[in-house]
Amino acid sequence: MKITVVGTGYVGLVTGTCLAENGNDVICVDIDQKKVERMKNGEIPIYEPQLDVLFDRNIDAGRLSFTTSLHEGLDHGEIIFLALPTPEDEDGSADLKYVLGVAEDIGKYIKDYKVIVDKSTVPVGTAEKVEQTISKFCSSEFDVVSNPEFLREGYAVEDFLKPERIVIGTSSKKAEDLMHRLYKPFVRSGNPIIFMDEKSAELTKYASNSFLATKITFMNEIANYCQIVGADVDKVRIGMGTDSRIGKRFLFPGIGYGGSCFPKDVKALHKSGQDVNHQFKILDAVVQVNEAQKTILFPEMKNHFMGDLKGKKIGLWGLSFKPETDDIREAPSLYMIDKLTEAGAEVTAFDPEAMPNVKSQIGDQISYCEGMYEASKDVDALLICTEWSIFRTPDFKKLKAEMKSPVIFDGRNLYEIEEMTEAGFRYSSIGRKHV
Ligand SMILES: NC(=O)C1=CN([C@@H]2O[C@H](COP(=O)(O)OP(=O)(O)OC[C@H]3O[C@@H](n4cnc5c(N)ncnc54)[C@H](O)[C@@H]3O)[C@@H](O)[C@H]2O)C=CC1
Ligand SMILES: O=C(O)[C@H]1O[C@H](OP(=O)(O)OP(=O)(O)OC[C@H]2O[C@@H](n3ccc(=O)[nH]c3=O)[C@H](O)[C@@H]2O)[C@H](O)[C@@H](O)[C@@H]1O
Repeated sequence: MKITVVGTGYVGLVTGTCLAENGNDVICVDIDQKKVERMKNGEIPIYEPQLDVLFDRNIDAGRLSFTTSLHEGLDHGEIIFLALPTPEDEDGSADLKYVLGVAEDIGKYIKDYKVIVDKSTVPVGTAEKVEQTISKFCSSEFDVVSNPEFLREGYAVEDFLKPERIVIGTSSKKAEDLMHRLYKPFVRSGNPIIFMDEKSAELTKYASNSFLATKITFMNEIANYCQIVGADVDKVRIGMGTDSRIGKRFLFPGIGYGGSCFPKDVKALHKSGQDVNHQFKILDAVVQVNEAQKTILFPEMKNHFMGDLKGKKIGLWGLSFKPETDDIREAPSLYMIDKLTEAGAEVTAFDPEAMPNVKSQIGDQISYCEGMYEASKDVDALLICTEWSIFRTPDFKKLKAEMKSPVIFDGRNLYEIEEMTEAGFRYSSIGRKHV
């Protein structure tokens, strides 16, 4: 099938590449000229495991191409995916200017039947708004479909090629048939394509992200309570997670959720509720608890240094908001960096993928190291913000010998407490009993 993807960020690039991998003829449109030039030269603009291989293969096969021209894109595809940003507006709502701006251009340009597919995360009622916007300018036949994306960064290719479910919101039989034809090959495993109305599809996405953010936040509160009463959150997590009604996943406590979506989506759903006089009290609490969680280790670090971090050298392992991505949007590491440097500490950091992004955002506020041991050399304490695999099994002897003092603050509960005590570290983590 002929497909156009407008917006070549994370979601657009994965969508375009994976649809091409499945034999479709895909054009990706982006207004960022530099990015399009890079992609035309075969350079992939994001780090995402496996995506580079598919990206190269499909460009070489002539199934995946790039342009800055929306008109070229609209001429090409019978299905037009919108994978545009929906950032947080000042009042917490999702800013729809990109989606509705492109809808207006589509309305002015299309001449024959197109299915416009909203893949961005958008509030309930957006499909209707997109339809009205296009209709204002257009006399040609078209349908608008809501098709929220559930991929996780770091596992995006697997999530797209073998989805647990695909949600399609549409009231048009013609669009439903086309979407079914497009996605059928991706659900060979027997997982469902779930058809519903547009509003329910839009809400399914916000409800899913907000539920997951709530699940994590609940565990963070349990962890903080464990710390006070001397229970061990890891034991509690396993005890809870083995109940299949609760499930093992997304119960890991830490220094808060981050990323490009949970923070903004929770706030957007909360605001959408407020707009119709429905108070999502639970989401209000989730936002507040998560904000506090991002810096929960700071007071402990300060205490350790008797209230004075000035001149202390702190090693930092992990900058991305989670492992297997170079994405630093709303990363807890950035909140900790601000706190530490404000208090006069010097931070030496290492991350396998995210350092260029951090450098372009905060410059020389911290020092960047070639490897993990360089970042922990001669430091007064080590802070762990992201659970990259390479941080899970360090050479503790080497680490201890090279640090100025063997003190670790672990925001991701990577190590066994007994092992750390035996190895001679003063070790602090989230919601576990420390001896
Ligand atoms: N990042 C993720 O893991 C996921 C994101 N989403 C949702 O998908 C949507 C897109 O997210 P990302 O891909 O992360 O965004 P992004 O910010 O990484 O990329 C958006 C792209 O759109 C381009 N763009 C902006 N205006 C344009 C225009 N008028 N014409 C053409 N291109 C334009 C930008 O240059 C950029 O390349 C958001 O609504 C997000 O909430 C949903 C699931 C997962
Ligand atoms: O809408 C989106 O953008 C996507 O948001 C999340 O995906 P993502 O942000 O890539 O990352 P997750 O793996 O969900 O992690 C989000 C945050 O929660 C944290 N987390 C996750 C799980 C956990 O048990 N504990 C925990 O603190 C992670 O460290 C990370 O900061 C959802 O998992 C995807 O389904 C969704 O499509």
